Amino acid sequence: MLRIAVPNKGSLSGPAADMLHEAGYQQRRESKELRIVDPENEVEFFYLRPRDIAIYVSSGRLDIGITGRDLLIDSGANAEEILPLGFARSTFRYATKPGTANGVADLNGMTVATSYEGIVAKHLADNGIDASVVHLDGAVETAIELGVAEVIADVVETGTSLRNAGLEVIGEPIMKSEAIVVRRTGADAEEPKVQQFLRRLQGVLVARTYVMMDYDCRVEQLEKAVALTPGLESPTVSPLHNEGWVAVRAMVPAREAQRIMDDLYAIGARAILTTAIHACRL
Ligand SMILES: Nc1ncnc2c1ncn2[C@@H]1O[C@H](COP(=O)(O)OP(=O)(O)OP(=O)(O)O)[C@@H](O)[C@H]1O
Ligand SMILES: O=P(O)(O)OC[C@H]1O[C@H](OP(=O)(O)OP(=O)(O)O)[C@H](O)[C@@H]1O
Ligand SMILES: [Mg+2]
Repeated sequence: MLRIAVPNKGSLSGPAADMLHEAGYQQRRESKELRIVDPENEVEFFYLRPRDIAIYVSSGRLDIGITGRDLLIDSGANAEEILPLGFARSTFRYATKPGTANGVADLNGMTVATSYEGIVAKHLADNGIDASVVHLDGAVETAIELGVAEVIADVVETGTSLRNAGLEVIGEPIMKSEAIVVRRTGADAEEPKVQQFLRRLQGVLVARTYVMMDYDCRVEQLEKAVALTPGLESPTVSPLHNEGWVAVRAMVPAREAQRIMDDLYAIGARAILTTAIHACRL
């Protein structure tokens, strides 16, 4: 049975459960459940604090986990990223009251409040900055107002929390994060159960980002048309009953679908349809 760690709370937990559900796995029915078994898929899910997941996985007791890249790096755990999942995207940045500092180089002698001490201490050291780091559990934006620090380092998505606290980012992002799948560093990459789990999640990612496009076009336009819709491997081309016409079918990125439909129409393609992909294995 594959043992998988899943976030039990916070920004990662809802989207992670949605993705696992879309991949065909049973998920818990109520948020107090700490562990469920999905016997049909031979998987056991453990609902753990996102911050602890890399540590459990590095211990070898759990095979894989879903966590944030920033949390993995902050933990310093002996675990590695094996698949980015495209949700909970954020940056990790320094912020201060306007006029306090312009970049990392100005942080010498200051105090930085953060929930991600591991990332911040390393970043300061790598930049040769001598600053102290104070650990707070959350809501770090308030730390400056309350005099605990001059600078914060925190997760920034829309920037709303910073704006509400009257803060502005300084310097370049320390890192970019998103939800990821992790496993113990050096664990057997070919383990069939792990590979099957990853293929299912990849199928969800593809189904979320691609649509199926079908259209008819004249044989003379086929080369131009397939250049617009090259598909993942190669488009399927079938003859139509009307001579001189073919039907084409290919996967296209969902966010480009409307532009591709316009371009296909312009070169004479007709009956252009897109349909959602619900699941796939590439
Ligand atoms: N607003 C956000 N947008 C995108 N990702 C976020 C956001 N806030 C936190 N994250 C990501 O969620 C993960 C942190 O999860 P965690 O549950 O510890 O904190 P949280 O989502 O802030 O929840 P809580 O504040 O309830 O502890 C990190 O990978 C972080 O990058
Ligand atoms: O840029 P934004 O879109 O505002 O998102 C970033 C904020 O979201 C998270 O906070 P959360 O609400 O989880 O509270 P926390 O600080 O207590 O973790 C994060 O810690 C930032 O504060
Ligand atoms: Mg938070």
